[in-house]
Amino acid sequence: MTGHSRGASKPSRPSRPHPPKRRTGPSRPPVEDPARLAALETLRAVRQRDAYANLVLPQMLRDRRITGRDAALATELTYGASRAQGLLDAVIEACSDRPLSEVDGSALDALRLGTYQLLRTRIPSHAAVASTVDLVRAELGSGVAGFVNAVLRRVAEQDEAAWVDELAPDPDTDPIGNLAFTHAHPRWIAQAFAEALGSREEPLKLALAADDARPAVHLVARPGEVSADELAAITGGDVAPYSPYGVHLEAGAGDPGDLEPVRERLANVQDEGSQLCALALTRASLEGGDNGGTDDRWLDLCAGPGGKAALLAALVGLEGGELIAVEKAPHRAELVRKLTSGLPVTVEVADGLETGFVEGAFDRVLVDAPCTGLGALRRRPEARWRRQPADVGTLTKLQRELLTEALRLVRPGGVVAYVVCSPHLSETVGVVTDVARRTGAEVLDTRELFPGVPDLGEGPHVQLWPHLHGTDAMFCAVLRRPV
Ligand SMILES: C[S@@+](CC[C@H](N)C(=O)[O-])C[C@H]1O[C@@H](n2cnc3c(N)ncnc32)[C@H](O)[C@@H]1O
Repeated sequence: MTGHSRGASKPSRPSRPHPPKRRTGPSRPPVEDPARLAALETLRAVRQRDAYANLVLPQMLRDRRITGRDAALATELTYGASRAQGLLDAVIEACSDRPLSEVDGSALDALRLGTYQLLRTRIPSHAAVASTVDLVRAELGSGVAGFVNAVLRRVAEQDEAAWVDELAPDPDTDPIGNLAFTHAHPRWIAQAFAEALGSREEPLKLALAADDARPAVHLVARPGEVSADELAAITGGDVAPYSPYGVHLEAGAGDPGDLEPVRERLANVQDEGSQLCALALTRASLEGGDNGGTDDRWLDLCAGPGGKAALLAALVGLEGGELIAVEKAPHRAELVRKLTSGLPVTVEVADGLETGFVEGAFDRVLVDAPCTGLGALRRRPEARWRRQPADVGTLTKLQRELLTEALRLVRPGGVVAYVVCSPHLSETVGVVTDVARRTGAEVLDTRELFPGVPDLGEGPHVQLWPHLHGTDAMFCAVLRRPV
């Protein structure tokens, strides 16, 4: 982590794990509250250098040996404040004597941390205010601490419901804006969810609420190595409802990377929805073709960091086949190599649009395309406030090109699964409909490839949802190249 001190005269924080020397005066580092300090510094890294909270915080906790209840508190405060940022900012602005744009960035981080504790945790108000003000005083001095204290005291005058009542758009004239505010989502994202859900209010409310909650960790057992039952027994989790390889752990159950089966590569962390989409590709029936009806060469065209590649490779390996995993970004290709070690995989660093593979070389192709990630916002705390509507257009162009190329690389009678972690209609139905029309590919009834999964709508595509399936909002369409 970079240093956090703004004033040149302030001493730097002693590095852990050595016990800090006691100091007095306003610049005494608040090391007696390591959880909140870690949360504050992570929020700062997210704001200042576009860092990812779920990468920065676990590393910081490890480096500082913060464990147990402190680690759980730091995680809850960091991820919670990141998710709820828009709602928190509206309340902070209502309680401040100046617009947010004029509030010092570090003070704003602290205000978000304090406001989150006041509105969305059971931490007593006086403790939420005092602990935040102590951190600010130690880092930024008494002047800023006074301002933060005054704002937080005003925030504490009402609970979350009362603030929402006061500040949210009128539900009669702007129901989507009201729900977006209430569940801390940018309006354009709530609008995209509403369109994907058929513009009905109740499902939208449920979807936004589920997206705003702390998600369970999902594991996938490596086929051929360990069963879901065994993995559940080892980890203390529950067998997943739909994926034959899935296990659910309780939300906030610590760092899953520390679990022995994950360290020993018997299991990976993977949302159950991702498992189901990868499995859908393997379940579609193939038709004969130039390759004489083979089924042993599979391609993952956008493989990094490798979750689906690992599952596909384990499955094709059981049948004696192999997976080619293509990834454009070298560092992400390296992650694929690590995650698939010991499996029949060849990793190629290449642009999926220019792989050099001959037409029709593969039996099954996965296009897990780069997307807005609007379907996994619950797992990426700050993402909802970072994404912009303009991202959609750039991505859909690339998505169409990658799906078109996948349909060229698959053999006649072979299948392509188009998957995105987004319910945005432009990235989902829009892309598939357009490419199917231009290429003549057949869109299969993908619901049949999700056996036992309820609430899959009218098809032929599959859209999963956190509030219906407990998964990320993954989209999957399986297409077959005509013979
Ligand atoms: C949604 S992620 C894939 C997730 C992966 N399938 C998994 O399950 O772990 C999309 C990936 O596509 C990669 N990518 C982006 N543009 C690409 C391109 N033109 N060709 C190949 N890969 C690309 C990104 O770097 C990113 O790693």
